[in-house]
Amino acid sequence: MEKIKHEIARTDPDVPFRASSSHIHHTWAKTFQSRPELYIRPQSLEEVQKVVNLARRCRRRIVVVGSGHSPNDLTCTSSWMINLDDYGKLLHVDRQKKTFLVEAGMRLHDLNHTAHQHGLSMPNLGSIDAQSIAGAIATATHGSSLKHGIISESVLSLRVVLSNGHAVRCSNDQNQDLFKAALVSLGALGIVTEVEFQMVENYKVEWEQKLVPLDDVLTRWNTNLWLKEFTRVWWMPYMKRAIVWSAERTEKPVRAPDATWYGGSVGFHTYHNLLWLSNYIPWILPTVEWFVFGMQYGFSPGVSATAVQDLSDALLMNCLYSQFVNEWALPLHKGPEAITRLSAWLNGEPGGGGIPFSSKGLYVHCPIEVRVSDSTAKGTTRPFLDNTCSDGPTLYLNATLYRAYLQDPPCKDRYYEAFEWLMHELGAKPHYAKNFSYTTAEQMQHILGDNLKKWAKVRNEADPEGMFLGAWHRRTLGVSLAAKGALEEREVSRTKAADGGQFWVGELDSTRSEALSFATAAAPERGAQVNGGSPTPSSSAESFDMMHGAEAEKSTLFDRSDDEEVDRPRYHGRPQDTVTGTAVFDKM
Ligand SMILES: Cc1cc2nc3c(=O)[nH]c(=O)nc-3n(C[C@H](O)[C@H](O)[C@H](O)COP(=O)(O)OP(=O)(O)OC[C@H]3O[C@@H](n4cnc5c(N)ncnc54)[C@H](O)[C@@H]3O)c2cc1C
Ligand SMILES: O=C1O[C@H](CO)C(O)=C1O
Repeated sequence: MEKIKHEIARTDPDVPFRASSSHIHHTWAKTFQSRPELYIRPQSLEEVQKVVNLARRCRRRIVVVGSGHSPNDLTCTSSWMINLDDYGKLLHVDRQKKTFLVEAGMRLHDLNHTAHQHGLSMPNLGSIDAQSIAGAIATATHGSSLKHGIISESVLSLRVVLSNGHAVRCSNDQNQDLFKAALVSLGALGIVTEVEFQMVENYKVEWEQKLVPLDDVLTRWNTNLWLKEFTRVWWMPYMKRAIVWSAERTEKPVRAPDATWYGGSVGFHTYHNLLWLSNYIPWILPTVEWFVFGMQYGFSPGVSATAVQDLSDALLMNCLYSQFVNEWALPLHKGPEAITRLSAWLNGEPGGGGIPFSSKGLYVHCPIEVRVSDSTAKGTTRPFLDNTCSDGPTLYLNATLYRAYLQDPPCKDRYYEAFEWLMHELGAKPHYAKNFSYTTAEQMQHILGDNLKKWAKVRNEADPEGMFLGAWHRRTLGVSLAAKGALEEREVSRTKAADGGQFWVGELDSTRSEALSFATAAAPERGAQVNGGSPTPSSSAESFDMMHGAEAEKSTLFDRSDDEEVDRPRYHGRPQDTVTGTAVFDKM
């Protein structure tokens, strides 16, 4: 810590360094926790650059965290964690071109809310709008529509702070390779600080949800199932039924949806308790599926709900409890085969869908999400790590498993091993943010092919020391990354956290001899508060709540009133880069 304080003292005191050492990070689903040495919340580009320059001098890895909605260990670190929640303002609107330039910490909810004030909207969304814009694009987040690809397809340009501290703009016309690498970056390229996004005129959709036999989904698969602008399917594996939710543009007046069963407190808690019970008596799950989804969507086939809403409200869904999600993208035309085989396996039918694992005594949760996208529809720039099909529409299959009261369900390992086996067999690619774990780096290299090499080349040039690399990247993408840089973080241990998730500890070669506080920090005690709470630092972790620079005298770090705003330049229109690019990217 002394070295860090020493380095900070050498920096420009007019640029604050807002850091705390008492933060415990956990994913939204509480699947993973980690204790960053420093948790830093910058409020300006200069502050972001200061963090990067300090990390380089102090030999630290940096992880950027958005809203922590990725349920795997992608955002875990024992080194420095930076969060842009205080760097999320609207910078510029071009009403004619319908474009928004925003700071990258802006949440999708705020982006849509602000856009509505200008009569605009994001063109597409996934099931939630809690993500930061930079986090959503970093993992190839998607919705469900054959008229749209992944969320990144609407990104027109980005500004990225690289490991040398330079802020570089990239787009299809400027530093194109950097742009293609940054569009789905997995946080491993640098810190995305600004996003220019193509919006559309805000519009309403009329939606309906219909309970149908699974056979109906399979029969209509290649004809009219996906015709409406937005369609998603929630498959109930034991009932062999599905809910088909579909939405189309309308001029009709807003008509709010009726309340739903598990949207209310009785249904919500009943379902939660039934899921918890099924951890001990798994064979009740088919009955739970019948009962819960009957209460939610009706027991007999037919339309169970309709409404007219703004697009950005209509697409959201209630994701209920802590959960594991394992989602894969495969060619749309393989859908009927995938669903038929998985259905046969889950229901213990003869041949088991040709999946070479036993499903005896195994019961899983509902629904399995069935969604689509088409990144070829608009002909926009494809990120190197775009996991959707390059020659036609994509199907996503998402095997959700709830963690009732934060307890892992007993079926997880066998289910996910079999599911991932089938996904590999069908040529699928994983959703990077999710909980896939039976897939090796060699398989990933095969799956992603040359595009992974192209991405890795740009990444390795932009960050030769591995300032933005962690164990998830090495484990998942392996040797395609350069030889291990001094700042790359490796995993040291995972232990059971107080709330049932995993407490992740990492270490850097560059700091081994420093005997850092974070390397030995213990998992928080049961009951310790996380995320905004004040956990007691472990005895080995020196407390470090500091604000360097203009606000050094203030004792409360994140509790600032408006009149304490840092005096920094306000952007009007498109700002100029503080430092315009590095030679390597300007030449590309
Ligand atoms: C309830 C729920 C529903 C979901 N629904 C969907 C869905 O419908 N469709 C779908 O595709 N996914 C879905 N997801 C997954 C979610 O969209 C992704 O995990 C997304 O990446 C989360 O965004 P975030 O802001 O929380 O980012 P985080 O999870 O915090 O971070 C994700 C990645 O982005 C990087 N990152 C974040 N900010 C920056 C930055 N400024 N610069 C560089 N890198 C950055 C991080 O380092 C990390 O690698 C869902 C997740 C949950 C929990
Ligand atoms: O990751 C995801 O979680 C929800 C399901 O609960 C969803 O749609 C995802 O995608």
